[in-house]
Amino acid sequence: MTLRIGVIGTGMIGRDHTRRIAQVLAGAEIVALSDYNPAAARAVQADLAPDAMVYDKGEELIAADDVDAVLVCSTGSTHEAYVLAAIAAGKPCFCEKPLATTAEGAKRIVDAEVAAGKRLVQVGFMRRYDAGYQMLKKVVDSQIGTPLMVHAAHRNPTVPEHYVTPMAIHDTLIHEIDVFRWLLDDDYVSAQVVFPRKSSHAHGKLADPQIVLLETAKGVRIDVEIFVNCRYGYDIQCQVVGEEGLANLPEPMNITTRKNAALSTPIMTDWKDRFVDSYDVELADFIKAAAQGTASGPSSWDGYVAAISSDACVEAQEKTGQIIPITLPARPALYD
Ligand SMILES: NC(=O)C1=CN([C@@H]2O[C@H](COP(=O)(O)OP(=O)(O)OC[C@H]3O[C@@H](n4cnc5c(N)ncnc54)[C@H](O)[C@@H]3O)[C@@H](O)[C@H]2O)C=CC1
Ligand SMILES: O=C1[C@@H](O)[C@H](O)[C@@H](O)[C@H](O)[C@H]1O
Repeated sequence: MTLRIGVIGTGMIGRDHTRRIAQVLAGAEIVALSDYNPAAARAVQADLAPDAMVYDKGEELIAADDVDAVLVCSTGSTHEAYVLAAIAAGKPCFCEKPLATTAEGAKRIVDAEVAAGKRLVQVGFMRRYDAGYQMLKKVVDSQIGTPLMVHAAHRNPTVPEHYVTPMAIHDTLIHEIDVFRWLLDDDYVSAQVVFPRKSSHAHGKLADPQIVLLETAKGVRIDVEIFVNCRYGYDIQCQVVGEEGLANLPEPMNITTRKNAALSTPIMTDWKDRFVDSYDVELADFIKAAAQGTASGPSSWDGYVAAISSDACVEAQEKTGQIIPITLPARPALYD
């Protein structure tokens, strides 16, 4: 069976996911596209999916008889309504992060999925599918003893003018928030944010860099530097310190040169290149589960917990230096 997929939101990542389904992955085809800006959908149709139908409204795409599964890749604030519509239609849905822009919105999705009685949603937390993080998890689970601390960094070379201080959490740190829960099999109990000296490259409405301190239920302390004007590259660092040793996230594979009395390895500059393989693997996982009428991988519950934890981090930004508690509700059995 070839899974017939409709994509809502054909901007940067919607276009890229359409390309991987149309040109890279097996088992699925793009049959429908929709974007708030119809020209964006038509451009993707022309470039990547000439047989796809273009819909003016995402809701019409979700309801279409020939759409088996949906990819929600539109602006974050629009995700909740589309995911709820996909659940109501009983169609598997891959939703880019964030699942919803509020914890209440994410909870509505969890409640709807629980009422539907089966997993239908996968959230686009692609780092869980990254080969480096997968290797790191194996080592953390088996070789370095009980994890005690994590030191991490999420650095982007630069960000646009509309990227303001809370986006460092909702847009950027959210990847660490999810991947460390998975890596440590743990949840957060508190967050604190402190601001070092501001970079002269950060614009007026952005405090950059930031340091987020998270504490987990098992007592692990995590520090994450978020520095989105670091200039030199896109750099994701993670070191887990355990009782018996420590483990580092591997650097992405790249050519090392020895030239002019220098030893050098290029550093990537774009997150799309850094995680290109993990996007492929996460969507392959979606296609496999959706073909069975369900979903696997990062769940609505993970998206909900990420939203609760993000909200606490934003509050911690606003109350710099204060420790903000994070309390999670009981997890429904659907997500065990
Ligand atoms: N997993 C990851 O690493 C990444 C995830 N993302 C997430 O993907 C989502 C999209 O991001 P980008 O592609 O970078 O943004 P973008 O701005 O390039 O594209 C968003 C598209 O959504 C469309 N849109 C806006 N409102 C809509 C509506 N109501 N219905 C249908 N379409 C609508 C816009 O016209 C635009 O074409 C965001 O939630 C973002 O956080 C983005 C980049 C990386
Ligand atoms: O999701 C992403 C972007 O939206 C975000 O702006 C970047 O900071 C992240 O590194 C990237 O993975």
